[in-house]
Amino acid sequence: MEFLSENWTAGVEILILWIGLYQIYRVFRKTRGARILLGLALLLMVLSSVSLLLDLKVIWWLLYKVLALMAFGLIVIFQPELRNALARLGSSRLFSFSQTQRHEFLDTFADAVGQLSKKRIGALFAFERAISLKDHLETGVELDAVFSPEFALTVFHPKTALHDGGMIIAQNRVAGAGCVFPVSSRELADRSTGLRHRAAIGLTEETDCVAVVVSEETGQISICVDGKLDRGLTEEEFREAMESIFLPKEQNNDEEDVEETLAGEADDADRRGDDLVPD
Ligand SMILES: Nc1ncnc2c1ncn2[C@@H]1O[C@H](COP(=O)(O)OP(=O)(O)OP(=O)(O)O)[C@@H](O)[C@H]1O
Repeated sequence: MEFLSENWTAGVEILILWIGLYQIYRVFRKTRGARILLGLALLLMVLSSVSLLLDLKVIWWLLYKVLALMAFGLIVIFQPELRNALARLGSSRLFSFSQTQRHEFLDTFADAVGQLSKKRIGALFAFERAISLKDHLETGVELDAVFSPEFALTVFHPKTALHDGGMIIAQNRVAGAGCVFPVSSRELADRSTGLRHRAAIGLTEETDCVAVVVSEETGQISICVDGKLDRGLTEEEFREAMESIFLPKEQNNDEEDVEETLAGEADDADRRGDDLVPD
């Protein structure tokens, strides 16, 4: 009991450190730098154990000095991941549109993807969310167009100048086309995964965007989020997956609740025979 009362702060410290380290591990485990971090940690552990065991003072002193420099090195190595994590922290809503507008847009988009898939026209889309895709926009042609199935079919038609590369969609509008996305160099279970799909994986590994791919070869529809590619979706599955990403359930319920409350108030007002907003 006495031991506990004297050392409970140490327990709290261990718990905080453990949670912190686990969160860092979660953020970085799937990233390009994860292996570098693991390698560095192992090297440090081995070197410090050897220098402690054999009492190698110079090595120990050098390790101590190098650690400070390494902190800066890690910031450089993990710069993209840190940028993403910070952007996610500060992110708010992915679209600043009403539920109905989002619904309409997703409907039109699913329609376009269905047509591209049936016609076997290869396509790659990236939906911008909290992290800006401006850098990637600069690799293609900037546009500011209303999205429609006809527009998508025209852009991705193999004979057009913009068909090569990806289309960026931001705020329900087409922000650009013919954009080159970073290709993932990760080892994939399916070795036949081509460049279009790898570009979707690469971009979603680096940013929080949602990528959609239509395969030219098979007409397969895929969605990619956080570097995870979900392949071979039917049109219906695709529609549902997009809705679950962009129209989350709680949000639906929240807005439904608000609508119900307003409808209830309107009914009460009707019954009372007066207006909600008086003249
Ligand atoms: N880095 C990239 N960024 C954007 N688009 C790319 C990129 N690399 C390739 N593409 C697009 O992918 C097309 C080639 O796709 P490829 O056949 O290698 O991929 P795939 O994943 O097998 O797709 P598909 O099933 O449609 O053939 C290119 O013509 C180009 O339009």
